[in-house]
Amino acid sequence: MATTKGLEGVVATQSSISSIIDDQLTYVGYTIDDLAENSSFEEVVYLLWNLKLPTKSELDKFKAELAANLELPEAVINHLRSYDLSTVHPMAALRTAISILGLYDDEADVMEPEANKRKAIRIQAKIATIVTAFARIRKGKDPVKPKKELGFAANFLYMLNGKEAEDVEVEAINKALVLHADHELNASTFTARVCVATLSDIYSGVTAAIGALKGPLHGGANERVMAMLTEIGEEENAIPYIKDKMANKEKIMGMGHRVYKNGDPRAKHLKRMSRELTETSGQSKWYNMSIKIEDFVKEEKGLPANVDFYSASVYHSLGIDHDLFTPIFATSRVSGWLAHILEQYDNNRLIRPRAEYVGPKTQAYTPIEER
Ligand SMILES: CC(=O)SCCNC(=O)CCNC(=O)[C@H](O)C(C)(C)COP(=O)(O)OP(=O)(O)OC[C@H]1O[C@@H](n2cnc3c(N)ncnc32)[C@H](O)[C@@H]1OP(=O)(O)O
Ligand SMILES: O=C([O-])CC(=O)C(=O)O
Repeated sequence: MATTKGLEGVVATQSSISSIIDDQLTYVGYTIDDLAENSSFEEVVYLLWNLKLPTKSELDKFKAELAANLELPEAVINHLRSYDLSTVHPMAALRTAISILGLYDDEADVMEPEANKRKAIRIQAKIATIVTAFARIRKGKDPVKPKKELGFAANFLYMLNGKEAEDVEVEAINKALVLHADHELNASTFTARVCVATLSDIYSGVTAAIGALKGPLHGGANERVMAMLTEIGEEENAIPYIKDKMANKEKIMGMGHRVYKNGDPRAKHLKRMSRELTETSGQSKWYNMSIKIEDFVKEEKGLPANVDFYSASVYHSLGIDHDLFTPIFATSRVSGWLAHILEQYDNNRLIRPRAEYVGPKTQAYTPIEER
């Protein structure tokens, strides 16, 4: 049996949701560049779930449905209040809270396609409220009730900060959400598909996916990029710091990608946003430091910046806590997970690959007292 470490290059499913061909990312055939420049996040979620762009009235209805589902059951908020807030990482809180949310959904185990679509809307909406409610509760503040008239990105910032955000901030978060929404068969999406291919429920699929996204080799990298930049501190320390890391064979967070070898098409958008937002907030050093690192790692190792690299300085310049970076990724990527979960249910077969056994050959069993 031939094996491929990390399943590199293995085509494990067919999908109509997103594609990466020649370093170009498309959602249902629309380029990420067009979507990032023109779309609202809600429009992209509709596209991923329905495989077509919405008309104006379809989008208005969909936005209203999402807005109407933002509020959390009181029991879930009480659970968030019960964690040890000094130690719990928001991704762990989110993973647990989504699982708990399933306990309060009467349709959690109803497998009909229409019920699954209703659950998808509820999960997509409520994930934003879980992330922002947790962020406030741990600072001793009360969660903020969403405003139905605000769009998804604006509501996210409103629920996080307790006041309506400036247009430029809403546009930045909207664009970041669009850019992170789906990415073919990345590790968390694959996890979601494997989970629901057993015909387990949608909440289990999303909970499993959050667990996979949390890791530093995947979505957890964005928080670690900011930790690295903070440790570097000043622009002139950037290259010596990176040289040191490389000499110790340590990974540079936010660099490299399993599929993109010439550049991640999302990174240029985040790079531009990072330049603009760090400049207007008087924090250009984070951008300047980032470009130095990107150029150096590209030159020395041929590795491009990935989506997590510049998103770090973007979120930082918006004043967002560093450990909320990955939960924001999850707030967007849940749209992709849900699209893939619905697609998996629609044409399901159990996902069960094989392992090549490389352990000891058949051994004679020795009774415990003789070992
Ligand atoms: C949303 C996302 O998930 S995007 C990815 C986010 N993750 C990160 O930014 C973490 C840093 N990057 C990495 O760890 C990797 O590039 C991954 C996990 C993204 C891809 O991993 P793989 O495809 O398995 O590549 P792999 O780890 O085998 O790397 C190939 C070679 O490049 C090196 N390399 C890859 N990424 C990096 C990096 N960030 N820093 C230094 N060296 C690296 C490896 O050490 C390896 O070198 P070698 O052949 O001399 O041993
Ligand atoms: O596709 C991957 O392996 C990782 C990634 O960039 C993503 O999930 O957005």
